[in-house]
Amino acid sequence: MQIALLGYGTIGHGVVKIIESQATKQLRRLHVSQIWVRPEKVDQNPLFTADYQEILANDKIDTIIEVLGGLDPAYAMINDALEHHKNVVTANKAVVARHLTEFTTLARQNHVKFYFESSVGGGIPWIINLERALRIDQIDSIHGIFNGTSNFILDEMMETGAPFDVVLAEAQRRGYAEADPSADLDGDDIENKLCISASLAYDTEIKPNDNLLKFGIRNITAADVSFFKKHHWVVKLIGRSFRRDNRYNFVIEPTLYAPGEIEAGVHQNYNYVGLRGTTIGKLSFNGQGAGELPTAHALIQDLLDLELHMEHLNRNFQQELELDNNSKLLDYVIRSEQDVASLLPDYEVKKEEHDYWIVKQISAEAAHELIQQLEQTEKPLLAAISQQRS
Ligand SMILES: NC(=O)C1=CN([C@@H]2O[C@H](COP(=O)(O)OP(=O)(O)OC[C@H]3O[C@@H](n4cnc5c(N)ncnc54)[C@H](OP(=O)(O)O)[C@@H]3O)[C@@H](O)[C@H]2O)C=CC1
Ligand SMILES: N[C@@H](CC=O)C(=O)O
Repeated sequence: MQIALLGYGTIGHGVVKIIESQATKQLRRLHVSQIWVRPEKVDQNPLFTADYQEILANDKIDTIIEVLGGLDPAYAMINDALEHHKNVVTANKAVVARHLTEFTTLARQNHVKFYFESSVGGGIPWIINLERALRIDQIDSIHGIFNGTSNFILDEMMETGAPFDVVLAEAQRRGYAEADPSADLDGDDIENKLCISASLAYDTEIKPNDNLLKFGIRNITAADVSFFKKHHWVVKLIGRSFRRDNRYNFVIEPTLYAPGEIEAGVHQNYNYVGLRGTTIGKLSFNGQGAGELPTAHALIQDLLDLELHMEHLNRNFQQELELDNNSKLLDYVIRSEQDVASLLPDYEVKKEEHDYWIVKQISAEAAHELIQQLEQTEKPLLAAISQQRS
């Protein structure tokens, strides 16, 4: 298989390293023919080119790997590749989450494949197993730790007490973080991954949008971490969605676990992602959710599926579902300088030490609405308390 690579950053390097290692007979079937880079870098390597038309016109290249990140120029380049009858493999969840239906349709029309295993869960074989489960089951729930950078930050803060900025810089140095790490900190990266997963699971089109509830880790302070530790909680940034009939919920928020719960034991850049299916029940996966080689590994698995003509599941994304973040109730910890009890007169609210409040049995929608209100004057915190514990 002759491949062209778009982008030669962390993941691009990982792909080339693994392919060049020629470590297995399967890897020896893959050849990187050209790498698309910025014009000023073209002289650095004989494989480099800044001419995409040359790649598209090269009939020997049957597959394009897109690891540029972002929407522009990735969106247009993926479109062009599919229209030129080339398979596309990408790790770019931002572009997949927004254009999954379009790329899938275009690939089908042009008799090529569009694969994106590495876009969710880094090295974890998540998409392929989600698709395998869907060959038999209806999947009604997706849940997990979908972001390596935020897990690394929270884990280091909990384990070593290191300050947020120092740990973020280390995550960036290790190649876990996005080019703009806000996506990791504010939950946008998880939103992309949960949109992709839920769209596949429910055979519907869920794109990132303002109605999906999202609260990241930016406001978590060392004092919050001490408070959680005192209460024997471990904090994780969780993405979760479940479907009942034609309704689904979709929430991204810090969540508190007791030390014995599986999520609490997920350390460093690891992800833990799971589903619930009609016959398989609960099924989950644990592995490195970010980083050069694990992500490149997942991406190369897609290449080998292409090379070995292993078909992935075809979805039409035509189910019509309604978003409903009101039906499931959880207990939440809220940190605010304001009198939360008086702001939530219809709920049982208990004041803990300092500015911490426990709100009992509130929906994600109502909890996030309160946080948005509080955010106008302070940097509050919201964390759900895992149901297993409450
Ligand atoms: N890092 C990780 O752990 C994971 C990353 N991903 C995804 O993989 C993709 C790549 O990530 P990663 O390798 O970490 O990102 P990097 O920022 O390390 O690499 C991106 C590369 O693309 C190049 N690039 C971007 N825009 C252009 C452009 N307009 N023209 C030419 N070159 C361009 C960059 O060049 P330059 O440096 O000159 O801007 C850089 O070399 C992203 O979509 C990311 O979300 C998915 C899973 C895990
Ligand atoms: N920035 C992302 C990279 C992988 O998807 C993360 O930290 O999970």
